[in-house]
Amino acid sequence: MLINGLITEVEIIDLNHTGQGVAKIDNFVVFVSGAITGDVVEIEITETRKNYAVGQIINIVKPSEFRIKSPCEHYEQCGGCQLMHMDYNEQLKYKKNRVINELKRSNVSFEESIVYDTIGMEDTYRYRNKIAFSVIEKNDEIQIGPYEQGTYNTVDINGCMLQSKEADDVVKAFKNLMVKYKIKAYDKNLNRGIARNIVIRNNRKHDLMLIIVTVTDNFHNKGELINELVSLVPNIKTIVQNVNNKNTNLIMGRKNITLYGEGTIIDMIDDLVFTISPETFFQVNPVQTEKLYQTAIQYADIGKHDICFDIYCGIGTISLMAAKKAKKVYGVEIVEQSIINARENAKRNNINNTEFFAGKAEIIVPKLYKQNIKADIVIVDPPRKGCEKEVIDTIISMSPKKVVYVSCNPSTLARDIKLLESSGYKLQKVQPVDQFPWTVHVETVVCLSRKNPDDRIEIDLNLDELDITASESKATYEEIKDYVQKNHGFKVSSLYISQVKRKLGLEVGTNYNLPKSEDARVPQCPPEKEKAITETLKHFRMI
Ligand SMILES: C[S@@+](CC[C@H](N)C(=O)[O-])C[C@H]1O[C@@H](n2cnc3c(N)ncnc32)[C@H](O)[C@@H]1O
Repeated sequence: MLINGLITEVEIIDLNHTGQGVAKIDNFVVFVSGAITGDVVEIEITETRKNYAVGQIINIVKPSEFRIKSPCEHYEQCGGCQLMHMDYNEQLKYKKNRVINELKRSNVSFEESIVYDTIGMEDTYRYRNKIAFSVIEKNDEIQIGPYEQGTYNTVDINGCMLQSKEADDVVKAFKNLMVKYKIKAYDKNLNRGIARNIVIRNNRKHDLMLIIVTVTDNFHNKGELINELVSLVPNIKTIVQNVNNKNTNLIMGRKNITLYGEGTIIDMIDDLVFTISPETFFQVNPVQTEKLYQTAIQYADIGKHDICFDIYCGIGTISLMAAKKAKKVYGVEIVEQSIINARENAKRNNINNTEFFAGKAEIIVPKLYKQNIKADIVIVDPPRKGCEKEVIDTIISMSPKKVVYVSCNPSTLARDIKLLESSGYKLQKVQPVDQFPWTVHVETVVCLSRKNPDDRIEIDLNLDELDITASESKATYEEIKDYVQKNHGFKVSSLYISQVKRKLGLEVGTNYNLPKSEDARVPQCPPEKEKAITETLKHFRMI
């Protein structure tokens, strides 16, 4: 057993999914932040648990051949990037291996040769078209930036190498004008102040949308602030004030007030034009998005008689690309504004074989199926938690010839592929795409085909046990359970997770794990497990 304070030398043999180096001391796993495969490092053990320990680097004895010097002055502190000390080609290999490992962990049957090399970027900086920063006041100074690694402290940055130069300009100008016009940053503890966050979006033409998230509707010098911002950064085409007066970790509230311009910006993917609103999802790396979507459309292999479903369709990006080839495309999405944009986008692009539905996919898709609307080809692009079981079950019942799955989380992707595989689908191709250079994140497109066209499996849908976890949630129940098991050495149930989430004010389905009868006795999460779950939710930045 290792003890805290022990100083020892280790060789890093692997990199885990959060980007920590993995070493072994007498077969006991040690995680080392800031180390990469091939490094030999002197470490101090700072934390010991039942199944693993954590070590902190004291000295790099022999650097890995893939170690590079990070070009970002904020890298050590900032939580945005995790791999800026690693050669880019190695990152691409790491991402491919992550996908392979997750497929293996879920027992999916596949040959490694069907997993292609990660599609990388040529120009790996300034690729993001959206950033969200917190605004705080510290020692009488306004600070704006991302969160520090593993905490909710703000890193006051001069610029971010992943965002556009114009976005850097907006951050500087906004900070100076907050000082000039005495606009206070919101202090959560004292419940005082105005500005909470800023969100900046840009399109490929470098037009900017600035979203200022405030606690109240009104604040002094609003007009002066807007006029000066626009003259200092002429690329700003629209400014929206978003009001969020809730005690929540979600950045944006529900109310938007357009202060300047149209309240939307326009961007293009391929030859299609899209309207983007403050709250709508749009992939953050436009260069790679084209490659991602082109792969998805190529895998779908849509014919002119095919009915297509685009589930989790956002503003209809994939739907419109599919509609150019299909007989008809049905898009389903939970954010109502996105569906309004999707319908407008179809019109704007003269596409008239699409139909969009606003609502939860787990409700809408089974409903469509009950109305005898079935897909020949299904494309899904869910959030990190993957597809709800009702969606997978309905896809299986519909029995489309192909399912194309676009995913930002290899772990839930592998889980859902296994479900499809168990019901008659075969994994054909897997293409990782690097949407997020310098971070551990990876996007993947996979193609599954129905093994036997005559296989149809009827499944009863159970809709009353839905866990309608917020779409912004970053980890699934399975991921939370896995993390607790690995890091705390015990199991926790979905019931306990939902109790803790509810206690912390996170959204869980209204009927998820509630007792069926009023006087039912429900076991309560013990304090030790509550602590572990809370720590895990923090790890996944859900609180
Ligand atoms: C990864 S994004 C993909 C969007 C779109 N395909 C694109 O590439 O722009 C996932 C989308 O799923 C939506 N979403 C989350 N939970 C949902 C649910 N339960 N039902 C339907 N849509 C959901 C989100 O609002 C988001 O637009």
